[in-house]
Amino acid sequence: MRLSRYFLPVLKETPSEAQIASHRLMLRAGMIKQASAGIYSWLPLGYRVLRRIEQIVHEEQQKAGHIPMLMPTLQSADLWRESGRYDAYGPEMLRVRDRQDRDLLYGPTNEEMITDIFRSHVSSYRELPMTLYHIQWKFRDEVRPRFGVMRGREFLMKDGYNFDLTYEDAMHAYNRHLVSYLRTYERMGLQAIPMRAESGPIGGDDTHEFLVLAETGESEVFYDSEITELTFGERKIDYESREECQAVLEEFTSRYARTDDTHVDTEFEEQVPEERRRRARGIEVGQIFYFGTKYSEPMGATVVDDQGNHVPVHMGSHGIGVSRLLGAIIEANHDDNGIIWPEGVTPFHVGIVNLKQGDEAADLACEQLYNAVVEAGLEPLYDDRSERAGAKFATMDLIGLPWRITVGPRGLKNGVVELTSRRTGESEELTPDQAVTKVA
Ligand SMILES: Nc1ncnc2c1ncn2[C@@H]1O[C@H](COS(=O)(=O)NC(=O)[C@@H](N)CS)[C@@H](O)[C@H]1O
Repeated sequence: MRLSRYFLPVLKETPSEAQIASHRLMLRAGMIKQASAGIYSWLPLGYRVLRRIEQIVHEEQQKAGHIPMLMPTLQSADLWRESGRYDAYGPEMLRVRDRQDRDLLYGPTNEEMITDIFRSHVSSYRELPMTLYHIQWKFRDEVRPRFGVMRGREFLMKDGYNFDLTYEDAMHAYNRHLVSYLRTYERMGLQAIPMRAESGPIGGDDTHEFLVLAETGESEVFYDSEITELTFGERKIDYESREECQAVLEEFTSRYARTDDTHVDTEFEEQVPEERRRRARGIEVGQIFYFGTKYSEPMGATVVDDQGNHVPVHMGSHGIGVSRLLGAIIEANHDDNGIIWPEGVTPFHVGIVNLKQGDEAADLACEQLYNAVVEAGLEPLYDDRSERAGAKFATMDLIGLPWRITVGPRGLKNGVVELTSRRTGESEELTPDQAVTKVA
């Protein structure tokens, strides 16, 4: 992409309403624009990252055997009356009425809707196990939306729902989601720690939240410092194997790690040696739930089992805060000059800066570099504007691409360009080919 033909409305000054780094930087880097409280337009650079995050979520969910689909944002109130949540959900629910005077709502989550789809089409235990998921916009009329996309009112969520014959099968689904979440967050350069949490309005008992440690996190957490040494890494997993998935759950929940609503001081003291006790703040980037027949019972989602009995299915729901993740990733990856994107989610892989737009040798070298980067399967952002070097460097640092290749007449005379790493700030002089090889 050439910057002279892109839409990147970076801001010079820091917006006063932004209180945390990720909110400030997303506004300054021209990634989002607030449409109204807690509701954002996703400008091109922000949208690009959002799609990369969605892509990783899709890939890891499908590796776990979960099936993608898409449900609408608007839902009938009748479904929520069946489960009893229409009134119980409270003021966070945005209710609307259509021209036929029918009660609708902008979905904050989709347990009722997915259960209705299931009960309309599935009737035999032979069709189980089944996990369906979608990535769809949600609306929760938060009383205090803040911190930009971190606590929005309209936000993008991956929500998945498993349907199983028994509790044991449902816990296997629970564990498949835990594994897929560990992989997902690591691919985004995040460490998201599974912690015991309260289930809240979704319901059920067993639940884990995934939290990224950050001073600006809204959740207070208590954990054994050893848990921060665990990583999933590149290990292979057979998602069909209950034992393998259970073993990962046990490994990653073997240390004390709880949010404030499940934390118990005496248990913390008994289980964790004083030097390893940590109290911190975290950003909740996902949550997995098992809630049995909470929805299948009242809504009649049953299957015929091998004895011919109609039994309600065991369910769980599992969410990832897709749009919140942009904020979480920036909170964990920025410095005073701007964002530092992990390679897995960066909007463009390489920034190309021409120090002398209009200089024949420099322009030609940039064009050749641009094509070589594309041929290497990467996506460049070429700053071909007639701006002075300092402004171009500041823009590249602000938007946080992992690599910058700087091209100038002097360097070219010696056959070299300058390659700079955004994360380390280190630069080295290389031939154009060496620079492309290094970033590929
Ligand atoms: N107001 C919000 N703004 C941005 N992200 C949010 C907001 N509320 C929740 N999320 C994200 O959405 C994830 C899932 O939300 S949840 O309430 O925990 N779970 C559910 O809604 C279940 N239906 C899971 S399918 C959260 O972990 C969080 O990362």
